[in-house]
Amino acid sequence: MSISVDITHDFGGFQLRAAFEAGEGVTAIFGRSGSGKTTIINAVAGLLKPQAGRITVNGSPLFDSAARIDMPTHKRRVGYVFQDARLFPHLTVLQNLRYGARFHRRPTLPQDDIIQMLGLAPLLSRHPTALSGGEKQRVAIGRALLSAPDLLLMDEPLAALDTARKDEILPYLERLRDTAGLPILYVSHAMTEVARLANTLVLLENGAVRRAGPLADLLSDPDLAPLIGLRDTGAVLTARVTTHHPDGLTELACSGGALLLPRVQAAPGSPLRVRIHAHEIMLSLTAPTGISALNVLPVTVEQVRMGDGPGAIVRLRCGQEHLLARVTRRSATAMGLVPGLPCHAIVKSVSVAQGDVGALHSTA
Ligand SMILES: Nc1ncnc2c1ncn2[C@@H]1O[C@H](COP(=O)(O)OP(=O)(O)OP(=O)(O)O)[C@@H](O)[C@H]1O
Repeated sequence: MSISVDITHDFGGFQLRAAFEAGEGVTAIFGRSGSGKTTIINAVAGLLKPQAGRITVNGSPLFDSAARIDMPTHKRRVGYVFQDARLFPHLTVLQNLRYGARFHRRPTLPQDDIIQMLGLAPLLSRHPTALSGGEKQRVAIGRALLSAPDLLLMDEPLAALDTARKDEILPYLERLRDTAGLPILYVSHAMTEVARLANTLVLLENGAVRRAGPLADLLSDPDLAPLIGLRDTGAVLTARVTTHHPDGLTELACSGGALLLPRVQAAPGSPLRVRIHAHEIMLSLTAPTGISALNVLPVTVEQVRMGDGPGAIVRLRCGQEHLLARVTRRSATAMGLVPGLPCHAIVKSVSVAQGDVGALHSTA
């Protein structure tokens, strides 16, 4: 399954020029407020008719201005999950789920699998008033999946939830991403969610796609740091759990070395994705001793981006992957950081929060 979007639309003062491709898994559309994220997914859903362009799913057009094709919303096999769950209050969870299936042929996934994947079994006889915000969103996702969509659109589905509820629902979204075999267009301006969930990232700026590509590539590009936001800048590593130590630390193996993090709730052998903020990495030219930080990874400088202010972003090769470090220009100059220079990246265990560690599921 894949989706291709290439559209233009003018709203008086705002111009959208968006082109990107998305395969299975999560394609996150990320950008500041007003950058055009919702306009794109409304165009895919058929809620907005772009002035020109083409939107195809597996090569079949939902919209093609040149061929005068504009498939009505109800005929597009698209599931839409909004910021608020929009459940029917007079129906139970099971009835809400069945409503999703009412017009459609067999869902892509059987109802029981969807109930199990989203942990809905204990909720089926309840009404929406007896559900938490996170539970309601899980039901809304289940209802959308039962409509047998070719793709799923999610517009800030966690934005109305507090941090505890977000943490509760993210593992379900990870499982959906890895096992449902659907393209999911996921609108968000929260980089923590995007770094956890996305396979592909579309970075929007003022209605234009600034870059689109694999998440790890874009998050490790220093040139995109200003657009992502300096506090949110940081790369992701893939890792595997090796050992749970008795002192509460979990050891992970990355291609660049071992990482010790506060206890990660995943069995040995589990593959994970770990986001490390650029401002949490310290660089040293020599292997440091006598420091409290537990993680010292051998890295090689690949790129140094001097900012306009006092800061610099350094791209580092770490095994087969990349890290970003945010240092001062003064340090970058004093250390002589240039491409090719070997050094050490120092990462405090406690600087990686639980929400920065996500699961990867096998589809086998
Ligand atoms: N129906 C409309 N008429 C006129 N302008 C519109 C309309 N819908 C959206 N816009 C404008 O288009 C721009 C993009 O809006 P859009 O909702 O797609 O942004 P967004 O990235 O989803 O923002 P947010 O994160 O705040 O939801 C904004 O400047 C908005 O004011």
